[in-house]
Amino acid sequence: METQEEMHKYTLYYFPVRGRGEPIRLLFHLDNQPFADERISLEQWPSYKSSMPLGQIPVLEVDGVKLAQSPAILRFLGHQQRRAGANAIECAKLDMIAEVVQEFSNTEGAGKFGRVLLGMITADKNQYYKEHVVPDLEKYAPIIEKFLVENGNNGLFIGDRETWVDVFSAEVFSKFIEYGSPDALDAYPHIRAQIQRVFNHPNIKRYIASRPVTPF
Ligand SMILES: N[C@@H](CCC(=O)N[C@@H](CS)C(=O)NCC(=O)O)C(=O)O
Repeated sequence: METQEEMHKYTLYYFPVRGRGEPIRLLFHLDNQPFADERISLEQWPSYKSSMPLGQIPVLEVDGVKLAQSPAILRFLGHQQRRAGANAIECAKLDMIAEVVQEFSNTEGAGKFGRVLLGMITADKNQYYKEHVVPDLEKYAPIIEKFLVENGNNGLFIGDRETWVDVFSAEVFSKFIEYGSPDALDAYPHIRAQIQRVFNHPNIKRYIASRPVTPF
């Protein structure tokens, strides 16, 4: 993807889960962009923590520079891989949508569903989904659906090529169909189309087929 003079060495540090790291992994794989996928176990984490800019992961190390905050990492790679907007206004619109996806990821209900599934929060999965995830989905999914409708019927936020925000959104929302309820997004056909589009991309399919076990 990158030309010779801008070839970078990338290392992604994250836990061996999908969480906030998987959109970054997917974006690399979308363009067959080589990177080291460093999966840090909970036991190893304390020895890494103080070396990370914000004491948290995901962190992307680019030629020795460590970047934190998953949307900032995704945006950077979006530009590197020509998967950003075509001009400043398109980039700003994508940023706006990415902020919505990130806000959804940070909610008290849907944002913590992963911790319920991973056993870090003790709760009945189905009850938690109905009582705490569905209300957040009902708040945020219509906003995402509206942005997709505005761009037509191709399952993309802007233009006719997948951007970093399409990958981000598809990964975040797809997990509620996979782990919450198969009908989670039936009311949002354009989000479903976006998920289909991203996950049917041959490079993404190839990665998922060989992906190590990576829970929520
Ligand atoms: N806003 C950050 C949040 C990062 C974050 O919450 N990371 C968690 C895992 S998903 C973490 O590093 N937890 C371990 C710790 O805080 O020690 C992002 O989107 O990257």
